[in-house]
Amino acid sequence: MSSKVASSSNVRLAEASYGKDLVRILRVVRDASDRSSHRIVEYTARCLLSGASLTPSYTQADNSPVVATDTVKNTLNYLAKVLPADDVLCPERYALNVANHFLSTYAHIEGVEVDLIQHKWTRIVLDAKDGGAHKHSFVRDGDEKRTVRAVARRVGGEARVTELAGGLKGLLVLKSSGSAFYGFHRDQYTTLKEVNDRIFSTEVEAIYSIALPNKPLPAILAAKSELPAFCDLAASVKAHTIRIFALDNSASVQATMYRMSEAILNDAGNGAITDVAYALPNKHYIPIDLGFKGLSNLDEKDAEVFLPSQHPSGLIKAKVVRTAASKL
Ligand SMILES: O=c1[nH]c(=O)c2[nH]c(=O)[nH]c2[nH]1
Repeated sequence: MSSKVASSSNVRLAEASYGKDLVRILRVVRDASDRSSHRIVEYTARCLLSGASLTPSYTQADNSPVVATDTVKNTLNYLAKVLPADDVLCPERYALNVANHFLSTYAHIEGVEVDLIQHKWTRIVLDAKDGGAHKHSFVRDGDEKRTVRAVARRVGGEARVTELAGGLKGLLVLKSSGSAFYGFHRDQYTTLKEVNDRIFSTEVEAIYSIALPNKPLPAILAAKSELPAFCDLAASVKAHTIRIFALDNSASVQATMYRMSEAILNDAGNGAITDVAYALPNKHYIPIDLGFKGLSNLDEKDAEVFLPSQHPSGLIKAKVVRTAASKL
């Protein structure tokens, strides 16, 4: 098919990928021995495809190689239905299976990027007199989300995972003491006062790279017992993040985030994590001037009423890796 828009020969396609975004999926897994006993997982998924054979769809309006984005969406739903429970309930495993499906089904697809956001559902636990853990009732007990990014490419005829990262986002934390910020650079533009005791609040975003066995993707998925315990890694990253946030006598967001990363990478159970990157907004809480009533609220020792002033916020980012000598 020829395009109605004239094409010019002095440009070329430099990069391209396409697929479906914001695909919403809830999977219910019914226990084989008790069909009323459920586990659930909810994802928002993005799946993008790429490959040199798709170039004519951009440059010559030739749709023949295009696996429709609607087909991509159908496939995400289909795999959520037919994959074994442990491959759907675990976002890393679901993402790797999705990537493997596209590379093994379509010879002309060379790259697959899968990004998942897992929404929080926690089983409702009732009083013992009401039966304790409920079989199929869940609560959204927090805004935090687990994230996964898996990228796989055909390399030398084999499907290889080129990137696998787990993550955590939307975890809101606040400490009302145990955080200072002083000794910073001062010049003619500086108005910030040094402070020994301030509120520290942030919405944690953490992303960590996960090492996989050095094998083609189908072989990785076939040897399930060799896969890292992805859920344990996610739980450990969250636990270290919260623990260091609470315990660290924070000199700055920078120093605290480094200690969080250190704790994660030094944990012997986290050998599969090769790096950790945090992006932490510093959500400022500003003491309010109550001098109009003769009340002291501005000095850090007296400050009790604060304005949650989240715009603008600081934004501190860092990525931490193990030194070569310290590989676990
Ligand atoms: O922990 C902090 N790091 C900074 O770099 C910074 N800058 C600032 O104004 N307040 C803070 N707090």
